[in-house]
Amino acid sequence: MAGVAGRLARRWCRSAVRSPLQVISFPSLQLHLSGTAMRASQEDFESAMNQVKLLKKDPGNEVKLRLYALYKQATEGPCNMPKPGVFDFINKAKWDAWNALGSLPKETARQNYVDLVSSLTSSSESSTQVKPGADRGQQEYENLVVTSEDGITKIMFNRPTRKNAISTQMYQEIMLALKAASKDDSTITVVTGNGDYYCSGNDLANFTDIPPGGVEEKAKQSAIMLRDFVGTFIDFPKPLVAVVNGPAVGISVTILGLFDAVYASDRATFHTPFSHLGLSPEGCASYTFPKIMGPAKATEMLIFGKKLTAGEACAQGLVTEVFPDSTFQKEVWTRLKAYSKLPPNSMRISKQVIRNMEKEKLHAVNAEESSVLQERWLSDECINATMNFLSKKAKL
Ligand SMILES: CCCCCCCCCCC/C=C/C(=O)SCCNC(=O)CCNC(=O)[C@H](O)C(C)(C)COP(=O)(O)OP(=O)(O)OC[C@H]1O[C@@H](n2cnc3c(N)ncnc32)[C@H](O)[C@@H]1OP(=O)(O)O
Repeated sequence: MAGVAGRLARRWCRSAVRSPLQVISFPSLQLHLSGTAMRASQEDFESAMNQVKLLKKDPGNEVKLRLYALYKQATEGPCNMPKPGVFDFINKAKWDAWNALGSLPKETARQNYVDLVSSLTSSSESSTQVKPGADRGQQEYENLVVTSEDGITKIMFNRPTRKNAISTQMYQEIMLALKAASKDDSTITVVTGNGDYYCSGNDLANFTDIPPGGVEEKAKQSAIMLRDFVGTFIDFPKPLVAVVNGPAVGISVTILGLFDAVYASDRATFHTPFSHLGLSPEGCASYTFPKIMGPAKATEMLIFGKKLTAGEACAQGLVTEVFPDSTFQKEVWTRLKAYSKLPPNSMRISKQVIRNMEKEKLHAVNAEESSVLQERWLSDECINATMNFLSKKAKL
């Protein structure tokens, strides 16, 4: 076993050295470490528990449940309580929140607890311990442009020269931008892309950024990052709309099943070539796609990698409406501005009612898909497909 792992690690290292896209990016590594790999100490954790008591503003039930769940996971591990009865509302909600964390490691739960408290204290200005980036201004994202106007926060992928491929740093930035949007005073959040593409999915150069712990450690960290990333979409509390301005690939397609509306230009296409890449679905698509379009159509996309036109995606329920590219921006933004004037609490609550039926299931699917992918990333099928792309031998 060690021999196989060593061989794979050596192959990854060789490909990293050869690759024209090799990125050993220190800023991205730092961000990654501060987000997931760097562990909060017991002291950080205890200090965070004290800061919670000093919060000036009630963070609301959703956040309190998340804090409860992370605290239990960090101190006791996976949920070990019998499921309360359906009429025991409060304990059932607490149990659901804890149970949804699945087998999240204790250290990660501790880190997430500390991060969550840090974001709460920085937003209520009750602490000087502001986490770098947690309260970042609009211009500070390297790979996103985030603007807020007319009650709409727009998060725009901004790596047009790489077709808006999502680098490790960009995953972190998207999570931060969504967390900020969930707390700002906008009523609707929109995700879109800059340039001719909506997004070309995971940046395949992410595979070359191997940390000292080796490829297995990288796969483990990436699975945690992926689960957190998708979890942010599952938990997003406001109406979330995708404005798909051009072709969409991979994870940018799968997470569409977690949006509340998807508007597409007739230039957009929808492509999840997981088998071609030796991968398997993520973003809860293994659950949402069969539900949205029926199992047979989902199989064509998720297993056979069939690329859909915008019209086909609309006919199958993945897209809400398609617009001619020439009038796309004008028509969509006019409509969104009208929607943004609807009562925000009502929209939030309606979303909560719809989403809460599914949340537990979605988190469980997300955990399972991420753990399957952790293995897939180490497979020969995936390694060969990625190396072929990076060495310019293959494209989709
Ligand atoms: C050890 C474990 C590590 C795991 C880390 C993973 C972390 C989470 C993973 C979550 C799971 C996600 C899965 C997916 O999203 S699968 C889909 C992945 N995407 C692709 O395979 C797309 C690859 N790109 C292409 O096939 C083509 O570029 C494309 C069809 C999109 C466009 O072709 P076109 O000819 O129009 O344009 P170019 O190819 O010339 O593109 C311009 C430049 O942009 C670069 N590019 C584009 N897409 C990507 C990408 N996804 N990753 C990296 N780079 C990309 C392309 O190489 C060009 O670069 P150059 O100008 O330098 O040639």
